[in-house]
Amino acid sequence: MARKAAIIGGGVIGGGWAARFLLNGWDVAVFDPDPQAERKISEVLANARASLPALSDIPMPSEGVLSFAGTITEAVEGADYVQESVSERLELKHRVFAQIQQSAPNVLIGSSTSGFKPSELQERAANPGSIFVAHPFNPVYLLPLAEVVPSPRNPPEAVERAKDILRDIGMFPLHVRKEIDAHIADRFLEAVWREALWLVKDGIATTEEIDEAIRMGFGLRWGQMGLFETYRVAGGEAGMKHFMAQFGPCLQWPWTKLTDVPEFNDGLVDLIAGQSDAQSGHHTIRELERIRDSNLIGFLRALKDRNWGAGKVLRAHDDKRKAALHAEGKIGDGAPLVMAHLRVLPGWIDYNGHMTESRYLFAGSETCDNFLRLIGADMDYVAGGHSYYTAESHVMHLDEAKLGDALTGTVQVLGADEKRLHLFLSILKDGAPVATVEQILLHVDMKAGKSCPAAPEVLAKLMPIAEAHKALPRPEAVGRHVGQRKS
Ligand SMILES: NC(=O)C1=CN([C@@H]2O[C@H](COP(=O)(O)OP(=O)(O)OC[C@H]3O[C@@H](n4cnc5c(N)ncnc54)[C@H](O)[C@@H]3O)[C@@H](O)[C@H]2O)C=CC1
Ligand SMILES: C[N+](C)(C)CC(=O)CC(=O)[O-]
Repeated sequence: MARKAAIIGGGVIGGGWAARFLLNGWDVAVFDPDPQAERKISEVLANARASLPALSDIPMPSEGVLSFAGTITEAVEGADYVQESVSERLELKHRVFAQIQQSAPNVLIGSSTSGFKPSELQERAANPGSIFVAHPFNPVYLLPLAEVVPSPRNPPEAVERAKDILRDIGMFPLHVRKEIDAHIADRFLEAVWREALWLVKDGIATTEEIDEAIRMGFGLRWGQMGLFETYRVAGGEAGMKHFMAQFGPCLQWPWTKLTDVPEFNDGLVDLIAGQSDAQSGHHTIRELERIRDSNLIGFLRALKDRNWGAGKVLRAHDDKRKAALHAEGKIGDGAPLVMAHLRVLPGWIDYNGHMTESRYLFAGSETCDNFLRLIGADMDYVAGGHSYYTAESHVMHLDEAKLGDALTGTVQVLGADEKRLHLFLSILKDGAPVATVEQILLHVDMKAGKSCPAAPEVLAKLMPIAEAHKALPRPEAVGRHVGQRKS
Protein backbone atom coordinates (compact mmCIF):
# COMPACT_ATOMS: atom_id res chain seq x y z
CA MET A 1 0.00 0.00 0.00
CA ALA A 2 1.27 3.50 -0.85
CA ARG A 3 2.55 5.60 2.04
CA LYS A 4 0.89 8.93 2.74
CA ALA A 5 2.43 12.40 3.10
CA ALA A 6 0.46 15.38 4.36
CA ILE A 7 1.55 18.72 2.91
CA ILE A 8 0.44 21.67 5.01
CA GLY A 9 0.76 24.86 2.94
CA GLY A 10 0.54 24.35 -0.82
CA GLY A 11 2.34 27.39 -2.27
CA VAL A 12 5.57 27.39 -4.28
CA ILE A 13 7.37 25.01 -1.93
CA GLY A 14 4.44 22.91 -0.71
CA GLY A 15 3.47 22.34 -4.36
CA GLY A 16 7.00 21.16 -5.13
CA TRP A 17 6.98 18.74 -2.17
CA ALA A 18 3.57 17.41 -3.21
CA ALA A 19 4.87 16.73 -6.74
CA ARG A 20 8.03 14.99 -5.48
CA PHE A 21 6.11 12.70 -3.12
CA LEU A 22 3.41 11.91 -5.69
CA LEU A 23 5.83 11.08 -8.52
CA ASN A 24 7.75 8.83 -6.17
CA GLY A 25 4.61 6.82 -5.50
CA TRP A 26 3.36 8.35 -2.22
CA ASP A 27 -0.26 9.38 -1.72
CA VAL A 28 -0.46 13.07 -0.84
CA ALA A 29 -3.08 15.10 1.04
CA VAL A 30 -2.70 18.88 0.85
CA PHE A 31 -4.22 21.42 3.20
CA ASP A 32 -4.09 25.10 2.20
CA PRO A 33 -6.91 27.61 2.83
CA ASP A 34 -6.04 29.53 -0.37
CA PRO A 35 -8.91 28.89 -2.86
CA GLN A 36 -6.29 29.00 -5.67
CA ALA A 37 -4.13 26.27 -4.08
CA GLU A 38 -5.58 23.41 -6.15
CA ARG A 39 -4.99 25.24 -9.45
CA LYS A 40 -1.47 26.29 -8.46
CA ILE A 41 -0.52 22.77 -7.40
CA SER A 42 -1.89 21.26 -10.59
CA GLU A 43 0.34 23.64 -12.59
CA VAL A 44 3.43 22.78 -10.53
CA LEU A 45 2.55 19.11 -10.90
CA ALA A 46 2.31 19.45 -14.69
CA ASN A 47 5.83 20.92 -14.75
CA ALA A 48 7.11 18.16 -12.48
CA ARG A 49 5.52 15.41 -14.59
CA ALA A 50 7.21 16.90 -17.66
CA SER A 51 10.65 16.96 -16.06
CA LEU A 52 11.34 14.62 -13.11
CA PRO A 53 10.81 11.34 -15.03
CA ALA A 54 13.53 12.44 -17.50
CA LEU A 55 16.07 11.98 -14.68
CA SER A 56 15.16 8.36 -14.10
CA ASP A 57 16.64 5.46 -16.04
CA ILE A 58 14.17 2.93 -14.77
CA PRO A 59 10.38 2.99 -14.84
CA MET A 60 8.96 5.54 -12.39
CA PRO A 61 6.68 4.13 -9.70
CA SER A 62 2.94 4.52 -10.29
CA GLU A 63 1.98 8.04 -9.28
CA GLY A 64 0.33 8.33 -5.85
CA VAL A 65 -3.16 9.74 -5.30
CA LEU A 66 -3.49 13.50 -4.69
CA SER A 67 -6.29 14.81 -2.48
CA PHE A 68 -7.16 18.22 -1.06
CA ALA A 69 -8.27 18.23 2.56
CA GLY A 70 -10.71 20.69 4.12
CA THR A 71 -8.88 20.73 7.47
CA ILE A 72 -5.47 19.95 8.91
CA THR A 73 -7.03 17.06 10.86
CA GLU A 74 -8.30 15.49 7.64
CA ALA A 75 -4.96 16.00 5.87
CA VAL A 76 -2.82 14.36 8.56
CA GLU A 77 -5.13 11.41 9.24
CA GLY A 78 -3.15 8.22 8.59
CA ALA A 79 -0.11 10.21 7.38
CA ASP A 80 3.33 8.60 7.63
CA TYR A 81 5.01 12.00 7.32
CA VAL A 82 4.00 15.67 7.40
CA GLN A 83 5.82 18.48 5.59
CA GLU A 84 4.90 21.98 6.78
CA SER A 85 5.34 24.69 4.13
CA VAL A 86 3.19 27.59 5.35
CA SER A 87 4.33 31.21 5.08
CA GLU A 88 7.52 32.15 6.94
CA ARG A 89 5.88 33.42 10.17
CA LEU A 90 6.81 31.79 13.47
CA GLU A 91 3.47 32.30 15.21
CA LEU A 92 1.65 30.76 12.20
CA LYS A 93 3.98 27.76 12.18
CA HIS A 94 3.40 27.26 15.94
CA ARG A 95 -0.37 27.32 15.40
CA VAL A 96 -0.11 24.78 12.58
CA PHE A 97 2.11 22.41 14.61
CA ALA A 98 -0.39 22.55 17.49
CA GLN A 99 -3.24 21.57 15.14
CA ILE A 100 -1.23 18.75 13.55
CA GLN A 101 -0.19 17.32 16.92
CA GLN A 102 -3.75 17.46 18.25
CA SER A 103 -4.74 14.87 15.63
CA ALA A 104 -1.42 13.06 15.05
CA PRO A 105 0.75 13.52 18.15
CA ASN A 106 3.66 11.33 17.05
CA VAL A 107 3.92 11.90 13.31
CA LEU A 108 7.25 13.28 12.02
CA ILE A 109 6.88 16.93 10.95
CA GLY A 110 9.52 18.42 8.65
CA SER A 111 9.40 22.20 8.33
CA SER A 112 10.45 23.93 5.09
CA THR A 113 11.46 27.05 7.01
CA SER A 114 14.26 29.00 5.34
CA GLY A 115 15.48 30.61 8.51
CA PHE A 116 13.95 29.51 11.83
CA LYS A 117 15.93 27.19 14.07
CA PRO A 118 14.27 23.90 15.08
CA SER A 119 14.36 24.90 18.77
CA GLU A 120 12.31 28.00 17.85
CA LEU A 121 9.81 25.87 15.93
CA GLN A 122 9.52 23.44 18.87
CA GLU A 123 8.64 26.14 21.47
CA ARG A 124 5.42 25.26 23.33
CA ALA A 125 4.80 22.17 21.13
CA ALA A 126 3.01 19.13 22.65
CA ASN A 127 5.67 16.83 21.15
CA PRO A 128 8.75 18.95 20.29
CA GLY A 129 10.88 15.89 19.48
CA SER A 130 8.95 15.14 16.29
CA ILE A 131 9.39 18.63 14.77
CA PHE A 132 12.59 19.35 12.83
CA VAL A 133 13.74 21.43 9.84
CA ALA A 134 13.73 19.83 6.36
CA HIS A 135 14.70 22.82 4.24
CA PRO A 136 14.36 22.20 0.47
CA PHE A 137 15.36 24.19 -2.62
CA ASN A 138 13.16 25.40 -5.40
CA PRO A 139 12.17 23.45 -7.55
CA VAL A 140 11.73 20.85 -4.82
CA TYR A 141 10.81 18.14 -7.36
CA LEU A 142 14.18 18.42 -9.17
CA LEU A 143 16.81 19.62 -6.68
CA PRO A 144 17.87 16.87 -4.28
CA LEU A 145 19.09 18.94 -1.32
CA ALA A 146 17.08 19.02 1.92
CA GLU A 147 18.93 20.50 4.89
CA VAL A 148 17.87 18.40 7.88
CA VAL A 149 18.34 20.42 11.06
CA PRO A 150 17.49 18.82 14.40
CA SER A 151 17.73 20.41 17.84
CA PRO A 152 18.96 18.53 20.92
CA ARG A 153 15.29 17.70 21.64
CA ASN A 154 14.98 15.47 18.55
CA PRO A 155 15.72 11.78 19.26
CA PRO A 156 18.48 10.68 16.82
CA GLU A 157 16.44 7.67 15.63
CA ALA A 158 13.57 9.98 14.63
CA VAL A 159 16.01 12.12 12.61
CA GLU A 160 17.38 9.01 10.88
CA ARG A 161 13.82 7.91 10.06
CA ALA A 162 13.14 11.33 8.53
CA LYS A 163 16.33 11.14 6.46
CA ASP A 164 15.28 7.71 5.15
CA ILE A 165 11.93 9.14 4.08
CA LEU A 166 13.69 11.95 2.21
CA ARG A 167 16.01 9.45 0.52
CA ASP A 168 12.97 7.41 -0.47
CA ILE A 169 11.75 10.35 -2.58
CA GLY A 170 15.19 10.83 -4.16
CA MET A 171 16.49 13.63 -1.94
CA PHE A 172 19.89 14.23 -0.40
CA PRO A 173 19.39 14.93 3.31
CA LEU A 174 22.30 17.08 4.48
CA HIS A 175 22.48 16.75 8.26
CA VAL A 176 23.21 20.18 9.76
CA ARG A 177 25.02 19.34 12.98
CA LYS A 178 24.41 22.59 14.85
CA GLU A 179 21.25 24.63 14.57
CA ILE A 180 21.84 28.13 13.27
CA ASP A 181 19.63 30.88 11.79
CA ALA A 182 19.11 30.18 8.07
CA HIS A 183 20.99 26.84 8.23
CA ILE A 184 23.95 26.46 5.81
CA ALA A 185 22.86 27.25 2.28
CA ASP A 186 20.66 30.26 3.00
CA ARG A 187 23.58 31.92 4.79
CA PHE A 188 25.38 31.91 1.41
CA LEU A 189 22.34 32.91 -0.55
CA GLU A 190 21.69 35.86 1.75
CA ALA A 191 25.33 37.02 1.45
CA VAL A 192 25.19 36.86 -2.35
CA TRP A 193 21.74 38.50 -2.40
CA ARG A 194 22.96 41.34 -0.13
CA GLU A 195 25.97 42.07 -2.37
CA ALA A 196 23.76 41.97 -5.47
CA LEU A 197 21.33 44.50 -3.92
CA TRP A 198 24.25 46.84 -3.23
CA LEU A 199 25.56 46.52 -6.80
CA VAL A 200 22.14 47.45 -8.24
CA LYS A 201 21.45 50.19 -5.69
CA ASP A 202 24.86 51.79 -6.33
CA GLY A 203 24.24 51.69 -10.10
CA ILE A 204 27.23 49.43 -10.73
CA ALA A 205 25.33 46.62 -12.43
CA THR A 206 21.80 45.82 -13.57
CA THR A 207 19.91 42.70 -12.52
CA GLU A 208 20.67 41.25 -15.96
CA GLU A 209 24.41 41.98 -15.75
CA ILE A 210 24.57 40.33 -12.34
CA ASP A 211 22.78 37.25 -13.67
CA GLU A 212 25.25 37.09 -16.60
CA ALA A 213 28.16 37.32 -14.15
CA ILE A 214 26.79 34.27 -12.35
CA ARG A 215 25.51 32.07 -15.17
CA MET A 216 28.42 32.62 -17.57
CA GLY A 217 31.03 31.80 -14.96
CA PHE A 218 31.15 30.84 -11.32
CA GLY A 219 27.53 29.60 -11.17
CA LEU A 220 28.48 26.80 -13.57
CA ARG A 221 31.46 25.89 -11.38
CA TRP A 222 29.45 25.88 -8.16
CA GLY A 223 26.80 23.54 -9.57
CA GLN A 224 29.28 20.74 -10.00
CA MET A 225 32.17 21.35 -7.59
CA GLY A 226 30.90 23.70 -4.93
CA LEU A 227 33.19 26.29 -3.36
CA PHE A 228 36.12 24.55 -1.69
CA GLU A 229 36.85 22.02 -4.41
CA THR A 230 36.66 24.81 -7.01
CA TYR A 231 39.15 26.95 -5.08
CA ARG A 232 41.44 24.00 -4.48
CA VAL A 233 41.75 23.61 -8.25
CA ALA A 234 42.25 27.39 -8.58
CA GLY A 235 45.33 27.07 -6.36
CA GLY A 236 47.07 25.22 -9.19
CA GLU A 237 49.28 22.24 -8.49
CA ALA A 238 49.93 23.42 -4.93
CA GLY A 239 46.19 23.30 -4.25
CA MET A 240 44.37 24.92 -1.34
CA LYS A 241 47.40 26.12 0.62
CA HIS A 242 48.64 28.14 -2.34
CA PHE A 243 45.16 29.44 -3.05
CA MET A 244 44.84 30.69 0.52
CA ALA A 245 48.34 32.21 0.55
CA GLN A 246 47.55 34.11 -2.65
CA PHE A 247 44.06 35.32 -1.84
CA GLY A 248 44.16 35.41 1.96
CA PRO A 249 45.30 39.06 2.09
CA CYS A 250 42.19 40.08 0.09
CA LEU A 251 40.13 39.30 3.17
CA GLN A 252 41.44 42.58 4.56
CA TRP A 253 40.67 44.54 1.38
CA PRO A 254 37.50 46.57 0.91
CA TRP A 255 35.93 44.14 -1.62
CA THR A 256 35.16 41.53 1.01
CA LYS A 257 33.98 43.88 3.73
CA LEU A 258 30.47 44.73 2.62
CA THR A 259 28.45 43.19 5.43
CA ASP A 260 25.79 45.81 6.06
CA VAL A 261 22.46 45.68 4.25
CA PRO A 262 21.08 48.40 1.95
CA GLU A 263 18.00 50.11 3.34
CA PHE A 264 14.96 48.07 2.26
CA ASN A 265 12.55 50.74 1.00
CA ASP A 266 10.10 51.30 -1.89
CA GLY A 267 12.86 52.89 -3.95
CA LEU A 268 14.99 49.75 -3.78
CA VAL A 269 12.04 47.44 -4.47
CA ASP A 270 10.96 49.50 -7.51
CA LEU A 271 14.52 49.65 -8.84
CA ILE A 272 15.07 45.91 -8.59
CA ALA A 273 11.56 44.92 -9.71
CA GLY A 274 11.69 47.36 -12.66
CA GLN A 275 15.01 45.99 -13.89
CA SER A 276 13.81 42.43 -13.39
CA ASP A 277 10.65 43.18 -15.46
CA ALA A 278 12.80 44.66 -18.22
CA GLN A 279 15.07 41.63 -18.12
CA SER A 280 12.53 38.80 -17.96
CA GLY A 281 9.01 40.27 -18.10
CA HIS A 282 8.42 38.90 -21.62
CA HIS A 283 8.17 35.39 -20.09
CA THR A 284 5.44 34.26 -17.70
CA ILE A 285 6.61 32.70 -14.42
CA ARG A 286 5.40 29.27 -15.63
CA GLU A 287 7.47 29.70 -18.84
CA LEU A 288 10.54 30.61 -16.78
CA GLU A 289 9.91 27.56 -14.61
CA ARG A 290 9.83 25.33 -17.68
CA ILE A 291 13.04 26.88 -19.08
CA ARG A 292 14.70 26.43 -15.67
CA ASP A 293 13.50 22.82 -15.43
CA SER A 294 14.70 21.77 -18.86
CA ASN A 295 18.12 23.37 -18.23
CA LEU A 296 18.33 21.59 -14.87
CA ILE A 297 17.46 18.28 -16.52
CA GLY A 298 20.35 18.78 -18.96
CA PHE A 299 22.82 19.58 -16.15
CA LEU A 300 21.62 16.80 -13.91
CA ARG A 301 21.75 14.22 -16.69
CA ALA A 302 25.32 15.24 -17.50
CA LEU A 303 26.25 14.89 -13.82
CA LYS A 304 24.47 11.54 -13.65
CA ASP A 305 26.48 10.21 -16.60
CA ARG A 306 29.64 11.25 -14.74
CA ASN A 307 28.39 9.94 -11.38
CA TRP A 308 29.31 13.28 -9.83
CA GLY A 309 27.67 15.69 -7.38
CA ALA A 310 23.88 15.67 -7.61
CA GLY A 311 24.22 13.03 -10.37
CA LYS A 312 25.45 10.54 -7.75
CA VAL A 313 22.22 10.97 -5.81
CA LEU A 314 20.19 10.26 -8.95
CA ARG A 315 22.15 7.09 -9.62
CA ALA A 316 21.86 5.87 -6.04
CA HIS A 317 18.11 6.46 -6.17
CA ASP A 318 17.80 4.46 -9.41
CA ASP A 319 19.94 1.66 -7.99
CA LYS A 320 17.79 1.39 -4.87
CA ARG A 321 14.57 1.32 -6.87
CA LYS A 322 16.06 -1.09 -9.38
CA ALA A 323 16.97 -3.51 -6.56
CA ALA A 324 13.43 -3.25 -5.17
CA LEU A 325 11.92 -3.89 -8.62
CA HIS A 326 14.13 -6.95 -9.09
CA ALA A 327 13.16 -8.22 -5.64
CA GLU A 328 9.47 -7.76 -6.50
CA GLY A 329 10.05 -9.49 -9.86
CA LYS A 330 8.84 -6.38 -11.67
CA ILE A 331 11.87 -6.05 -13.92
CA GLY A 332 11.78 -8.65 -16.64
CA ASP A 333 8.12 -9.40 -16.09
CA GLY A 334 7.24 -9.65 -19.75
CA ALA A 335 6.14 -6.13 -20.68
CA PRO A 336 8.05 -3.65 -22.89
CA LEU A 337 10.13 -1.55 -20.52
CA VAL A 338 9.45 2.17 -20.25
CA MET A 339 12.96 3.56 -20.56
CA ALA A 340 12.72 7.24 -21.50
CA HIS A 341 10.54 10.31 -21.18
CA LEU A 342 11.27 13.21 -23.51
CA ARG A 343 9.69 16.56 -24.30
CA VAL A 344 9.85 17.86 -27.91
CA LEU A 345 11.96 21.03 -27.71
CA PRO A 346 11.97 24.06 -30.10
CA GLY A 347 15.32 23.11 -31.71
CA TRP A 348 13.90 19.73 -32.74
CA ILE A 349 11.28 21.19 -35.09
CA ASP A 350 12.02 21.33 -38.84
CA TYR A 351 10.75 23.47 -41.72
CA ASN A 352 7.67 21.20 -41.97
CA GLY A 353 6.62 22.28 -38.48
CA HIS A 354 7.08 18.88 -36.81
CA MET A 355 9.87 16.95 -35.12
CA THR A 356 12.74 16.50 -37.53
CA GLU A 357 13.60 12.92 -38.60
CA SER A 358 16.94 12.62 -36.78
CA ARG A 359 15.24 13.31 -33.45
CA TYR A 360 13.19 10.10 -33.75
CA LEU A 361 16.47 8.20 -33.87
CA PHE A 362 17.75 10.39 -31.00
CA ALA A 363 14.69 9.41 -28.96
CA GLY A 364 15.46 5.78 -29.80
CA SER A 365 19.11 6.25 -28.71
CA GLU A 366 18.07 7.78 -25.38
CA THR A 367 15.70 4.83 -24.84
CA CYS A 368 18.35 2.30 -25.80
CA ASP A 369 21.07 3.97 -23.65
CA ASN A 370 18.79 3.89 -20.63
CA PHE A 371 18.15 0.21 -21.25
CA LEU A 372 21.91 -0.44 -21.47
CA ARG A 373 22.34 1.33 -18.12
CA LEU A 374 19.57 -0.81 -16.68
CA ILE A 375 21.46 -4.00 -17.56
CA GLY A 376 24.72 -2.59 -16.20
CA ALA A 377 26.41 -1.54 -19.47
CA ASP A 378 26.74 1.97 -18.08
CA MET A 379 29.49 4.64 -18.10
CA ASP A 380 31.65 2.69 -15.62
CA TYR A 381 31.34 -0.36 -17.85
CA VAL A 382 32.38 1.72 -20.88
CA ALA A 383 35.29 3.19 -18.90
CA GLY A 384 36.36 -0.42 -18.28
CA GLY A 385 36.73 -0.86 -22.06
CA HIS A 386 33.52 -2.62 -23.06
CA SER A 387 30.36 -1.34 -24.66
CA TYR A 388 27.53 -2.09 -27.06
CA TYR A 389 27.85 -0.61 -30.56
CA THR A 390 24.82 -0.23 -32.85
CA ALA A 391 25.32 -2.26 -36.04
CA GLU A 392 21.98 -1.59 -37.74
CA SER A 393 18.89 0.61 -37.24
CA HIS A 394 15.58 0.75 -39.05
CA VAL A 395 13.42 3.77 -38.22
CA MET A 396 9.75 3.83 -39.21
CA HIS A 397 7.94 7.17 -39.04
CA LEU A 398 4.31 6.47 -38.19
CA ASP A 399 2.93 9.78 -36.93
CA GLU A 400 3.99 13.37 -36.22
CA ALA A 401 5.46 14.63 -32.96
CA LYS A 402 4.92 18.36 -32.43
CA LEU A 403 6.54 21.04 -30.28
CA GLY A 404 5.96 20.36 -26.58
CA ASP A 405 4.68 16.78 -27.04
CA ALA A 406 5.58 14.34 -24.25
CA LEU A 407 7.17 11.21 -25.71
CA THR A 408 7.83 7.88 -24.02
CA GLY A 409 10.42 5.38 -25.22
CA THR A 410 9.88 1.65 -24.60
CA VAL A 411 12.12 -1.37 -25.22
CA GLN A 412 11.16 -4.87 -26.24
CA VAL A 413 14.03 -7.35 -26.38
CA LEU A 414 13.53 -9.46 -29.52
CA GLY A 415 16.61 -11.58 -28.99
CA ALA A 416 19.90 -11.69 -27.14
CA ASP A 417 22.96 -13.85 -26.88
CA GLU A 418 26.42 -13.31 -25.42
CA LYS A 419 27.43 -10.87 -28.14
CA ARG A 420 24.24 -9.68 -29.83
CA LEU A 421 21.24 -7.71 -28.81
CA HIS A 422 18.14 -7.31 -31.00
CA LEU A 423 15.82 -4.54 -29.78
CA PHE A 424 12.51 -3.06 -30.81
CA LEU A 425 12.13 0.52 -29.56
CA SER A 426 8.80 2.33 -29.68
CA ILE A 427 8.52 6.10 -29.38
CA LEU A 428 5.01 6.74 -28.09
CA LYS A 429 2.82 9.82 -27.89
CA ASP A 430 -0.34 9.43 -25.82
CA GLY A 431 0.35 5.69 -25.80
CA ALA A 432 0.48 5.30 -29.63
CA PRO A 433 3.73 4.99 -31.62
CA VAL A 434 4.96 8.00 -33.59
CA ALA A 435 8.04 5.99 -34.59
CA THR A 436 9.63 2.59 -34.08
CA VAL A 437 13.32 1.75 -34.24
CA GLU A 438 14.52 -1.82 -34.71
CA GLN A 439 18.19 -2.22 -33.81
CA ILE A 440 20.94 -4.79 -33.71
CA LEU A 441 23.74 -4.05 -31.26
CA LEU A 442 27.05 -5.85 -30.87
CA HIS A 443 28.96 -6.16 -27.64
CA VAL A 444 32.49 -4.88 -28.23
CA ASP A 445 35.93 -4.98 -26.65
CA MET A 446 36.72 -1.31 -27.37
CA LYS A 447 40.50 -1.67 -27.17
CA ALA A 448 40.66 -4.66 -29.48
CA GLY A 449 37.98 -3.14 -31.75
CA LYS A 450 36.25 -6.54 -31.96
CA SER A 451 33.03 -8.07 -30.74
CA CYS A 452 33.28 -10.20 -27.61
CA PRO A 453 30.90 -11.73 -25.02
CA ALA A 454 29.31 -9.30 -22.54
CA ALA A 455 30.35 -9.51 -18.89
CA PRO A 456 28.53 -12.19 -16.85
CA GLU A 457 26.89 -9.54 -14.61
CA VAL A 458 25.43 -7.80 -17.68
CA LEU A 459 24.17 -11.10 -19.11
CA ALA A 460 22.69 -11.97 -15.72
CA LYS A 461 20.47 -8.89 -15.97
CA LEU A 462 19.82 -9.06 -19.71
CA MET A 463 18.89 -12.72 -20.16
CA PRO A 464 15.90 -12.84 -17.75
CA ILE A 465 14.43 -9.81 -19.55
CA ALA A 466 15.03 -11.42 -22.96
CA GLU A 467 13.42 -14.64 -21.69
CA ALA A 468 10.37 -12.79 -20.32
CA HIS A 469 9.97 -10.79 -23.54
CA LYS A 470 9.69 -14.01 -25.59
CA ALA A 471 6.09 -14.12 -24.39
CA LEU A 472 5.31 -10.72 -25.97
CA PRO A 473 3.66 -10.57 -29.42
CA ARG A 474 6.24 -9.89 -32.12
CA PRO A 475 5.62 -6.39 -33.54
CA GLU A 476 4.42 -6.49 -37.13
CA ALA A 477 7.20 -4.12 -38.21
CA VAL A 478 10.03 -6.45 -37.14
CA GLY A 479 12.24 -7.43 -40.07
CA ARG A 480 10.39 -5.20 -42.50
CA HIS A 481 12.70 -3.65 -45.08
CA VAL A 482 12.38 -0.21 -46.62
CA GLY A 483 9.58 0.14 -49.14
CA GLN A 484 8.15 -3.33 -48.50
CA ARG A 485 4.38 -3.40 -48.87
CA LYS A 486 2.23 -4.65 -46.06
CA SER A 487 0.04 -7.58 -47.13
N1 LIG B 1 10.08 30.20 -2.01
C1 LIG B 1 11.29 29.72 -1.76
O1 LIG B 1 12.23 29.94 -2.54
C2 LIG B 1 11.54 28.85 -0.57
C3 LIG B 1 10.72 28.91 0.56
N2 LIG B 1 10.97 28.06 1.61
C4 LIG B 1 10.12 28.07 2.81
O2 LIG B 1 8.92 27.37 2.51
C5 LIG B 1 7.83 27.91 3.26
C6 LIG B 1 6.72 28.32 2.29
O3 LIG B 1 7.23 29.27 1.40
P1 LIG B 1 6.60 29.48 -0.06
O4 LIG B 1 6.02 28.22 -0.57
O5 LIG B 1 7.63 30.18 -0.84
O6 LIG B 1 5.43 30.49 0.27
P2 LIG B 1 4.06 30.70 -0.52
O7 LIG B 1 3.60 32.05 -0.14
O8 LIG B 1 4.21 30.38 -1.95
O9 LIG B 1 3.11 29.59 0.15
C7 LIG B 1 2.71 29.61 1.48
C8 LIG B 1 1.36 28.93 1.52
O10 LIG B 1 0.97 28.75 2.87
C9 LIG B 1 -0.44 28.83 2.90
N3 LIG B 1 -0.93 29.00 4.24
C10 LIG B 1 -1.02 30.13 4.99
N4 LIG B 1 -1.58 29.84 6.20
C11 LIG B 1 -1.82 28.50 6.21
C12 LIG B 1 -2.38 27.62 7.18
N5 LIG B 1 -2.80 28.03 8.37
N6 LIG B 1 -2.49 26.31 6.85
C13 LIG B 1 -2.07 25.86 5.65
N7 LIG B 1 -1.54 26.67 4.70
C14 LIG B 1 -1.42 27.97 4.99
C15 LIG B 1 -0.73 30.02 1.98
O11 LIG B 1 -2.08 30.02 1.56
C16 LIG B 1 0.25 29.76 0.85
O12 LIG B 1 -0.33 29.01 -0.21
C17 LIG B 1 8.41 29.08 4.06
O13 LIG B 1 8.71 28.62 5.35
C18 LIG B 1 9.67 29.44 3.30
O14 LIG B 1 10.67 30.01 4.10
C19 LIG B 1 11.97 27.12 1.58
C20 LIG B 1 12.79 27.03 0.47
C21 LIG B 1 12.68 27.93 -0.65
C1 LIG C 1 14.97 33.01 -0.64
N1 LIG C 1 14.90 31.85 0.26
C2 LIG C 1 15.60 32.19 1.47
C3 LIG C 1 13.48 31.58 0.52
C4 LIG C 1 15.54 30.74 -0.50
C5 LIG C 1 15.53 29.39 0.12
O1 LIG C 1 15.16 29.16 1.25
C6 LIG C 1 16.07 28.27 -0.68
C7 LIG C 1 16.06 28.36 -2.19
O2 LIG C 1 15.35 27.60 -2.85
O3 LIG C 1 16.77 29.19 -2.73
